[in-house]
Amino acid sequence: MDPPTYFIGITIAACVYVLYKVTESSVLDNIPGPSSTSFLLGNLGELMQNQAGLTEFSWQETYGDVVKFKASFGINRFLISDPKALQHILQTSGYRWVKFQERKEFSRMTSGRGLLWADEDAHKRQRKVMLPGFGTPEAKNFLPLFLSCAASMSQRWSDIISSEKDQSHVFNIPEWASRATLDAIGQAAFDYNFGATDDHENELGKAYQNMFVNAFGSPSKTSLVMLELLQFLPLSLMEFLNDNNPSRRMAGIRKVTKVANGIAKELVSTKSEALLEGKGKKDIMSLLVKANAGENPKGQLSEDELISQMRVLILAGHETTSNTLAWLLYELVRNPELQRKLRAEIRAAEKVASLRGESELKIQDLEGMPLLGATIRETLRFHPVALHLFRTAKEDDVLPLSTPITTTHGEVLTEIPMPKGSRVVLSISAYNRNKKLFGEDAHVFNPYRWLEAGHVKKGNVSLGPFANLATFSGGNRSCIGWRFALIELQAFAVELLSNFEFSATSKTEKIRREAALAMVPTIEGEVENGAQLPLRVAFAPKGEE
Ligand code: HEM
Repeated sequence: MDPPTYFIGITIAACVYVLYKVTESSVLDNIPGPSSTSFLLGNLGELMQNQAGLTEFSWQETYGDVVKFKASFGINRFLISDPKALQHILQTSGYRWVKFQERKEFSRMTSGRGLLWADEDAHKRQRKVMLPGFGTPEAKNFLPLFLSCAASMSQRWSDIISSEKDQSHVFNIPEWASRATLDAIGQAAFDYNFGATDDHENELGKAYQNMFVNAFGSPSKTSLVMLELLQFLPLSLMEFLNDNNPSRRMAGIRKVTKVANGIAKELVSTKSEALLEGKGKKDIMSLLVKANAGENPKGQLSEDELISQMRVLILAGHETTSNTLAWLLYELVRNPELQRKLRAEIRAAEKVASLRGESELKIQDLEGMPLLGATIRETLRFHPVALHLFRTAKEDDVLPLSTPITTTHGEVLTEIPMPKGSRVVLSISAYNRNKKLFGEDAHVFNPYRWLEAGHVKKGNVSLGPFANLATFSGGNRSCIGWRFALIELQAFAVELLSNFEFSATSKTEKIRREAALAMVPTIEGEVENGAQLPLRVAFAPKGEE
């Protein structure tokens, strides 16, 4: 078929599909939700262009935990935050709900055909080889490394602050946190020092800087419609178009890919050689290369897949943690009393360690800090950096519900029939604000909820791997780095709060929760400047109790 015939064929097929979907009537049409104001965009503008979470919180309040809304061309889509329905899609159904094809493309472009991209058998095979690097003992072993990465950043800050007249300085937190967590992932995952904290011209640090905001922040109406159109294209054509798309956003992603691929290739070959010489190390990539070598040939990852896993780890394990840390510090400048209490808790733990004759905190010290643990949980609940998961039903299915819904025709549904091809948006942020689980004050940042008996309910569903939150997803595609993230967050929080006091700047009230694949802080009216959270940092008062 020549290209014009091919395109005409696709257009006709897309029109027939849209017509079929729009005229098809079912009980799904009667699920409550907002009305659409645009045929081309449906409600996608409200959902994807607003500040992160705002639209879905208001829909959740008005319509409940399953909301019908319109995607482009009048097609129904569902926003789901009901615990049982989420558990069914993420855990019970196995691989029967798959990622949207056009969204999977984001993963291929940013990290290749690795774990975030792979499906079913390929995903199972890749995950099996990855898992040995991510157990509890492996994560705990990284504490000294994380403390030392945090200490490098705090040394740089101390030097800068000491040279200031008023002994304080305004730092753009996401920029520094992103570099420090890149160094942490580099050393923990690959035993490789990217040197991004010390060198702000570092190639990889610069390439990843602001990739999320530049490539995925504030999508225009046109790009939302284009993204919706992509679902009608055959995969090969979609990949071709993305690989050759001349837009600034896509060119930026290709630049990151080039730099990261070069470094990843070199690392995979160094690790493989070290393993052959019997000099394998304990970093995650060495464990991965070792686990791969021990697999039967059918289960093994190819060199390309190994390279992709490295990019997956940088992508999934770097900006997620750094932005969570930025949101934590943001909350602490808004709650100075909480900041003070946390510092007192850290000081008490440091005293205990020093009575033991140790200058550095151990895992048991971190485990003995209830307020720090609660504050990190609350930050993960309140500011989940991954906001949405997008899934399509591969076959007809029935979604069970925790809370029955009443249709616009007055029918009460305790489960919802979902035909093959149904597309749903799983709302991590709305689930994390569920009042039945987290209390009537779910929309308030309140770490103490985790310390008060009965404030957080267990519910009838166990969803994510941590604290029954959806933040790390759940089931067979849940985050494999969550233990790693928790220890890294604790290490950075302890080091930074022990040494510094954080306070607001004139920009703090203008901070936006920018939905850019990962939720990053930006400043109202300055979104084009990328991730920004300027906070004033001074030395922490000594001897505070
Ligand atoms: C606060 C920090 C983090 C958050 C909120 C987070 C959240 C998530 C979420 C929601 C997913 C599911 C994505 C999807 O299905 O499309 C995921 C997957 C993943 N995460 Fe994390 N993550 C964090 C830190 C990390 C770290 C530190 C690592 C690695 C060191 C990591 C590695 C991964 C990998 C490899 C996957 C893909 C798992 C799979 O598809 O089987 N993450 N993460």
